[in-house]
Order: sequence, then structure tokens, then C-alpha cells
Amino acid sequence: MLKFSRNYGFKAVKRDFQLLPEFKLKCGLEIHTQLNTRHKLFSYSTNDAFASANLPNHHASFFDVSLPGTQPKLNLEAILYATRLGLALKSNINLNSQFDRKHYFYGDQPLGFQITQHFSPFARGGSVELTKVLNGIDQEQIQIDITQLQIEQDTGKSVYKDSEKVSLIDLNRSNVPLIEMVTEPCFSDLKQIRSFIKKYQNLVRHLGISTGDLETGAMRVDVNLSVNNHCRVELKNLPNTSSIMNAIKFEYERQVDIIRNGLAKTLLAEPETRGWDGTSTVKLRSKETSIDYRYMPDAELPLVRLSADAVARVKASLPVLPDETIKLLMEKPYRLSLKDAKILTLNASGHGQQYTQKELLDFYLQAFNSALENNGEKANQRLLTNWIIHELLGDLNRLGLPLREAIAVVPPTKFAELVTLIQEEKISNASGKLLLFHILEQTRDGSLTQPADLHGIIEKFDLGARSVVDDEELLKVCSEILSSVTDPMMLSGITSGKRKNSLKYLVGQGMRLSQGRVKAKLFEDTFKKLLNANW
Ligand SMILES: Nc1ncnc2c1ncn2[C@@H]1O[C@H](COP(=O)(O)OP(=O)(O)OP(=O)(O)O)[C@@H](O)[C@H]1O
Ligand SMILES: [Mg+2]
Ligand SMILES: [Mg+2]
Repeated sequence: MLKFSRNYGFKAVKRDFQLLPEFKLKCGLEIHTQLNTRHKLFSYSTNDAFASANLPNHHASFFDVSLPGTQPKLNLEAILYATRLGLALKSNINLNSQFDRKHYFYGDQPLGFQITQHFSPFARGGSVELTKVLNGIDQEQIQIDITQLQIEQDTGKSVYKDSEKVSLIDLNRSNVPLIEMVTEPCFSDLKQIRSFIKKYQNLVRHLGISTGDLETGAMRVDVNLSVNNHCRVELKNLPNTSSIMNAIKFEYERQVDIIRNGLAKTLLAEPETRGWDGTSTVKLRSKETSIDYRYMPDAELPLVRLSADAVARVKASLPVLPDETIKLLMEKPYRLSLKDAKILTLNASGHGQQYTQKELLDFYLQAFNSALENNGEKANQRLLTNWIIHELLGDLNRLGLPLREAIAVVPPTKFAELVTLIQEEKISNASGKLLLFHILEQTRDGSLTQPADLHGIIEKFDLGARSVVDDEELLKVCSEILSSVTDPMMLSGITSGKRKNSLKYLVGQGMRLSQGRVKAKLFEDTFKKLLNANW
């Protein structure tokens, strides 16, 4: 099952991965997050490391390329963003933090050092709560403690071209503001790590300070992992969630194996940094080869002094955090299911999404209030939620229409009106779907720009429900459907009650012929009558 290689890596079967109680996993995370400020951390260049990938060195000022004589100028927007994050994590904001130089030489860091915060970081302490209900972890509730947050500049990017034996340097990313968030080694299983990353990612999106995307490198997670309190191994270069999870599984099994073979004293005696090559973790450097960074305060940057009052004002401006919103939505009067509350609250990736989370939540709350105002107790909130989450969002995706534009034609009040029409059976579910899609399609094509006249359209397309159906006509339609059935066993099965499900097939035929305007129940009753089914 296990194949050893020279660096004590092995190919393990990941399918049946499990943590063994006698080998305790301990993990701590370091997460680097790029801030989406307008400008870079210490220069006026536009902060756009990825939008112009085809234009290398396009967003790079003299300072970003380290021209001698240029000096850093601190971007206060980055300080504001870091304060928001620190407060949301319940950290203590350091009113006197400072920037330090971390020296090392690499082509994509032409300064010869990275400006970071080493001696006096931006914030310390804080915590994140994970629960079984909200985050899907195995334990009822755990707390992940935050060690610190530090602000630092990103490096440039090296692009290696093997065939040409050259490495190209792109400094678009150089000096993009980063926050490194370090946790205490509180994690003891994979689910905790996965849900923490998700929650943290959602938090930075919610605060509007970063895209939080792992795929673009806007968020980069390093995992520190030890087993049974041997030395920690730091795992770097993990580009997405599955790499993070697979690297942890692999590394855990590697360390367990080392311990089992009595080799911990030699192989896990000192901290080591390892990378991930897609199938195994590979050694990058050990302590002996680790660099002496010669940290020293950056003399060109003054202390970052914040007043307690400024911090208090940032705190007052923070949005309600997702956990609180979810709780609120699950209580009266909304009483949403956890799943629906999450859809309305948690940011999926912003890519290809036709709405921001805030736009969607606002839309929901306004439609909800409008339904409540119009119908009071009678309002069917579940129907409204379903129509927003399934029909509206589905249509927006299908049509590539942003919610912002749809709102001009179907404002929340109008949407609530549409759902009331369906609830009161003035139009059928199927007609409601047609109506909504029709309106949104016209909005996308630009032929509808004003709030839609629902009643006008219902009349024009004759979408109104047939509440009073001509009995004779109904009987005629049903008889036609029955005479087209080629399997006589089906009909006798319905009569005897042995094939109750087949009745649904017949009702479906009826609904199709009537384009959904006759209620299913009417068809059901008529078929049963015609077939003498008395069940
Ligand atoms: N015994 C341990 N097992 C697993 N993780 C640990 C252990 N001890 C510490 N850690 C984790 O190691 C990480 C240390 O990160 P920190 O940024 O402080 O130092 P670093 O990795 O040496 O510095 P750098 O930022 O240069 O990588 C933290 O996430 C911490 O929780
Ligand atoms: Mg580290
Ligand atoms: Mg670190």
C-alpha cells in the first residue's frame, strides 16, 4: 500500500484517509490576503495585479520597481481595511504599530527586503467561532484563536520559461497590500480547517476588503502541521482548497509513518518548510538552510499611530456580520431554513454571479416587508423565498442579467405582488414562471425599462388561471388523454390503486395540454372519476 521514496514521501490512498486517535494532529494557519484598495500599499500605482495579466509591469511605479532614491508612502486605505478586519475578528488593534524590513534576495523582490510588520504587528488576539450548525464541523462549537494580523507588501511574480531558460519578472503584484493573519495551532481535524478558510474568505468578502479568491492567489493559505507535538512542518504553495486538504492528508500520513518507524528524532527534529507538487509534499528547506532575515525597523516609514476614537468610528461603521444575519433570518418573522438563510447571506465567489450578497439580501428583506404589508398574516413567506432563490436567481443566471438591472423592472414590491398572484391562484405556478422569465428577458434585451405592468401582461397573454373550468371541456380533454394510453394495464392499475403513481403521469399530460392553467387537483379528480378509482 505504501511506496517509500527518498525524501520519505509516499503515495498513500487518500480515499480511506482517517485521523488516528493515537496520532494527534495539530495545525495552525497563516493566511495572506490581498486587499483590494485602489492603490498599492506604498505607492500610487493602481492596485490591479490580475486584471492586466497580459500587460506585465504595467501597474508598477518607480517605487514598485525599487528605483534607488524612491521612498514608500503609506496608503491609509490599507490601514482602514486592516482595521475593519481586525475589529471583525475581535482583535486588539495596536494603536502604535510599525513597519520592519525582512531581508532576502529574490528576483521578484528587487528592494532586497520585504516591508512587513515583525516587532509590533497591526493587531493581536481575537477569535473566530465555528459551530456544527453554521459551519458543519463535528464538534458543537469550537473557538479558533487569532495570534496576530500584520500588514505587508506582496512581491512581484517570477514567470519561468523552461524552454528559453529564462525567468521573467512581472512587478504588477509588487507592493500590493497584504494582510497576514496567523492563527494559534488550534485545529485538530480537516473539517475545522476547511470551514475556517471558508468563513474567513466569506468575512473578507463581506467586509469588502478582498475578493478572497484562492484561485487567483488573492488569498493564500500556509498550513503548519505537527503530529504528537513533534516539530511543525510548514506547507506552502497550496493553490486551492483541494490542494490544501490533500497536502494535509499526505503530510499527516507521512509524519505518522515517520513516528511509527521510530524516526521522529531525526526526521521531525526541526521545523521544515515543504511544498505541494500535486501528489506529495516536497521539502523546500529546513532550519539549517533557513534564512536570517535580519529584521529591522524601516526607517523610511513612521510609526502607524491610530487614535482610539478613529478605531471606534470604524467599529461603528462595520456591517452586520454574516453569523448574526443568518441567526436573524432563521428567527421570527422570517423563519428561513438554515440553507436558505445561508444562500441569502454568504458570499459565493463574486465571479459570474449576477448580484452582490448585499443586493440579494436587501431585495429579499424589501420583498418580505412588502408581502407582509399587503397580506399580513396571510403572506406565504416560504413561497416568496422559494421564488427569489430558485426562480429569480435561476432566471438571472440563465439570462446573464444583473439583479441591479432587473430591479428597475421588477422591484421588490412588484416581485411580492407576483408571488401574491400565485399564492392566491390568480395565475398558476407555471404561468408565473413564464411571466417572470418573459419580463426579465425583455429587460435584458432593453425593451422593458419601467416597472412591469403584471396585470397587463397577464391579460395580453391570457395567463390568468382558469379557476372556473368548463366541466364538459375538462372531461373531453381527460377522455382524449385516456384514449391515447396504449398500456391497458396502466389504467386498470390506477382503478385498482396498484399503480397510483401512474395517475401522476396522466395529470402531467393534462397540465401540459392546459399549459399549467388548470389546477392539478382538478385533473386528478376527473381522471379518478373516469377510471372509477375510489382510493
Ligand atoms: N506545534 C505546532 N504544530 C502546528 N502548528 C504550529 C505549532 N506551533 C506553531 N504552529 C503554527 O505555526 C504558525 C507560525 O506562524 P508565524 O507566522 O508565527 O511564524 P513563521 O511561519 O515562522 O513565519 P513566516 O511568516 O516567515 O512564515 C502559526 O500558524 C502557528 O499556529
Ligand atoms: Mg510561516
Ligand atoms: Mg507567518
